[in-house]
Formats: sequence, C-alpha cells, structure tokens
Amino acid sequence: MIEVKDLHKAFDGSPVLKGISTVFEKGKTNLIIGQSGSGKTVFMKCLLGLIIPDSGTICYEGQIYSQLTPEQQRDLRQEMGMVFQGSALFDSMTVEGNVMFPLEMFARQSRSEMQDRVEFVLRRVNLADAHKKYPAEISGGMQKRVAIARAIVMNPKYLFCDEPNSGLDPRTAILIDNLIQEITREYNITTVINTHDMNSVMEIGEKIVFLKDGIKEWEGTNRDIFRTDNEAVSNFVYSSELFKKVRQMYLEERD
Ligand SMILES: Nc1ncnc2c1ncn2[C@@H]1O[C@H](COP(=O)(O)OP(=O)(O)OP(=O)(O)O)[C@@H](O)[C@H]1O
Repeated sequence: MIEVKDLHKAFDGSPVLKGISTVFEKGKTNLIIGQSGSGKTVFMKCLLGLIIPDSGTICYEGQIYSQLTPEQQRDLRQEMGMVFQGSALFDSMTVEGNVMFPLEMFARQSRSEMQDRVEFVLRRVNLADAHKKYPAEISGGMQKRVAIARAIVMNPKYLFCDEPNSGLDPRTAILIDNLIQEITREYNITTVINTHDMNSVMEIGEKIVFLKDGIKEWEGTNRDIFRTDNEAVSNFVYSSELFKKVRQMYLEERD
C-alpha cells in the first residue's frame, strides 16, 4: 500500500502538484487519469522517487520515503517495477536478455537461479517460445509482455505502468490490461497505472484518481464513475459519444 499525504511540487515557482492525498491499495490496479498537463507523470515520478516533492509525504507500507537513509531508499526502489510507455526494450538484446537485465544489475543470485526466474516470468506472460527473439521480431503486444516480464522479474511490491496501452489495438490493449490485473492480484502488488485509455478505466479501474490542474478532483472505482455527478470527471471520461451512450444505458438499466 502507498499512502500519499498533501503532496506539493512546483517547478520554477509554478505549482504542478497542489496538495494531493490518496491511497493506492495492495493487490489492486490503481489508475491515475486526467488531461494532458494535469500532473500525472510528475505524480508518478514522485512515487518512483525520481522527483523529490517540495512537501508532503509518500509512505510505502508504513515507511515514509523522505525519512529513509539513501541505502534504504535504494532498497525500496529495487522493490519497484516499471513498465514504460512504448515498452523501452533494448533493441540489441534478445527477449531473454531484456528480462535478465535487472537481475544482472541488482540480484545476488547464481546464473542458473536467474535463468530459472527469467523462464518463469516469460512463461507467466505467455512468451515461453520467444526467448531468443529480438524486440524488432515480435509484435507490439508481445513487446509489452516482455516489458511486463522485465518489470516483475525482481518480484516487486510496487508496479508502475506509464500508458501501458499506448500504440496497441483495442483488443491487445485489453489483454495487456487483464494481464497486469492478474499479476497484480496473483502477487499482491500495489500497481499504479497512468492512463488516457477509457477502456482501461472501465475494465481495470479498481481505484481511480482523477487529477485536474494538479489537484485530486475525484477518486473512486469504475462503478462509481458511472454514477458520479462530478462534472469535470464526466466531461473527461464521457467526452466520446460512445461512452456517453454506454453510461446512459447503464443508468437506465439501474432505474
Ligand atoms: N522537469 C520539469 N520542469 C518544469 N516543468 C515540468 C517538469 N516536468 C513537468 N513539468 C510541467 O508540469 C506540468 C504537468 O506535467 P505532466 O507531464 O505531469 O503532465 P501529464 O498529466 O503527465 O501530461 P501527459 O498526459 O501529456 O503526459 C506540465 O505543465 C509540465 O510542463
């Protein structure tokens, strides 16, 4: 679980995060949504320890990040997995090499233990047959699976995903969402996903934090989002005619 309290961050005197408080729960897919420029990336970078907030606290399983020693902060960061936008694989390494990379950098394990772990996570994301392939030889959806395998290979407590669906067709996007949700539940990970994708909101939005101009404008679940009368959320989520109709049908069914 990650607890955020009154988080502030400004750049050159311009506030970007203006007092955000929320909780990201363990074993759940927590989504951060909001318009471009609302502060989602800065918020996620604060959660990753890549940006130091001006004030406020981020507490990981009871440990307040800013109160840890540099060694403890480093250890905590090793408990974080990250799926970057666009997968960010190393083109010159095979699938296996990409997944092995964090283990080679940080794990203190024998070669055969690392090999076993890589085998295991590649099987988990249904890529058992792609070990020796290079990123350019596999589809965008498979590349995302490799990125997920690499993010979980160190057995993280926290998983951060930045726009994990960008560039994927809707069907593959849902498969990737479902995979992230399954893994989150299976390994009881606190997963935080930055997304623009309304399908993800509906499909895996177990907890949604909606940012507007650096403020937490609304939070709730994908079920709550159908019922909310918060205008900013409705305008953002139901900006497409299709989603407006889906919402109308849902509300009519309930009446
Ligand atoms: N390192 C930085 N220095 C100065 N300003 C920054 C920095 N990083 C972000 N900002 C500013 O903070 C604001 C929020 O940016 P952020 O990238 O968090 O938005 P976002 O919600 O993630 O947008 P998008 O959905 O387009 O990725 C923007 O106005 C941006 O210019």
